Amino acid sequence: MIQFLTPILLLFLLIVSYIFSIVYGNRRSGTTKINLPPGSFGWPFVGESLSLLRAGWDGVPERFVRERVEKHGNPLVFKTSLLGDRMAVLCGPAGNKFLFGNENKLVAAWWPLPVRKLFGRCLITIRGDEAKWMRKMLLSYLSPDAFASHYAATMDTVTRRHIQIHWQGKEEVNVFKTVKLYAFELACRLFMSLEEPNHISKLASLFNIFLKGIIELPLEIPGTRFYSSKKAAAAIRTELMMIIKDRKMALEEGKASSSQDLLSHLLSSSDENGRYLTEKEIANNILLLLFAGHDTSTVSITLVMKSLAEHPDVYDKVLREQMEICKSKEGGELLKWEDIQKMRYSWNVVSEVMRLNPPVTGAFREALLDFEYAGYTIPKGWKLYWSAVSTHKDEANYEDVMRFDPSRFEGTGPRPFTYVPFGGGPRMCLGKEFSRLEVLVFLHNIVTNFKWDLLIPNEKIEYDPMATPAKGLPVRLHPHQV
Ligand code: HEM
Repeated sequence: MIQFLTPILLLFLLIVSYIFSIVYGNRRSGTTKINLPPGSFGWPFVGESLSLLRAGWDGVPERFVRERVEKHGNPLVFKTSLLGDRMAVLCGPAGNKFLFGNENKLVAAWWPLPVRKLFGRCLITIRGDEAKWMRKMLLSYLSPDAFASHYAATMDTVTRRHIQIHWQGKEEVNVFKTVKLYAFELACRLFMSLEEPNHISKLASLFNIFLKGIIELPLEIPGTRFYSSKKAAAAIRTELMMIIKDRKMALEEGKASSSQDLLSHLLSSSDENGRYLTEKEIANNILLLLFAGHDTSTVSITLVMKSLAEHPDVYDKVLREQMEICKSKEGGELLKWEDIQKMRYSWNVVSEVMRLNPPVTGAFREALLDFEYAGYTIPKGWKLYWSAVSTHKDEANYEDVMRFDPSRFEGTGPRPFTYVPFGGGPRMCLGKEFSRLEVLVFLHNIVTNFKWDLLIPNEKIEYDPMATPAKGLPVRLHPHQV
């Protein structure tokens, strides 16, 4: 998420924060001397943000943390200045454990300004009991208990149709672009029962404009990307509000079922005190889930396909596991939740892909009060950062760290807090199980239909902001002969 911010936005934020830090910082330094972590706030205005961005663009996002740990000689924590904020980076499993374990006590979730402005009131922009309540409402649809019974079959249906239209009969495919279409269509279908292709593609176009503003200067001036993004977000919300109103009426008239999708579920469910989400909260949260859900899964599937092409022995083992599942089913029978549980080796492969290239490289928190960490003081209001990518790529946590080896996930798997692609604690990714299902259903369908070669061997992976092959991973397809 850090890499979302362009240099212009950084400059803007840094100027604002510099002025703020002069006013606020002087007030604090006039009182007592604080024992801050080692590190550097970098250049006036830009801090160390450009080093962080450059590491991502160069495809080595872990470099930012590694270099500073070596330079400042402390493997646990260092201070820096990023995105216009003074920040402490808490490194490795100890830092992850501390941040995940202290949510709502010492720290709370925090996202940069453009994110907060664009998403409005929804799960990621609220904290404390309110956030707990909203998470519970959303999880009652997104937890495995809720979707195990019917999601697998619906996902399988959508995936088969997608493969038939976008992959079969093609010699070459751009994996990232094509899978992105798939993930968006799947989310529209499962969250809101949208199936009409024109409606979905209208929303997808608005969504692409919306996404560009998340990485821009939050200036509401016509012509800027942020302005266009805010307008696109408003247009998406208008669409969503219409869909919500229609559905509300259909539910009242008994023409829709309360369990048909996320939307019906949110409209029909209240908490134990009879409190419902408002229509606006439902629209904002669906916007969030469409955003959080489709790019992350797209990245995972794309990188899994890259790894399988690079490791034919691993591809063969995945294919064998998936063919066993095919053999256990009647011709044409759709996947069930129990089939997903049998995909153990395939999930180890996905996990190893996410270890080496976590789709989300890390996330932020904010200090709710002054507290001590590793012998240093973290002042109230400072931002904190935990890094999945530098934890995953540290020799201290994984032997022969760069070797692709799915067997790391056999048995009890990696040590606690050394594998954190979905974060942890009360703010852990809400869509973990959903994405597991989505990635495995896709993997089942793609390997049982095709083998593929990479058209650009060793294609560079750039983090901007998520791990993406520079050219989108073009591949040549080889359908299995039946
Ligand atoms: C491979 C796929 C995915 C990865 C790697 C991923 C990763 C993450 C990470 C690292 C966080 C931040 C956790 C933290 O701050 O501690 C997060 C939060 C979140 N994710 Fe995911 N995610 C994925 C898929 C999804 C999907 C499919 C959905 C929705 C269906 C989703 C919904 C969310 C939401 C709503 C949050 C915010 C949770 C909160 O603040 O309480 N994610 N995700």
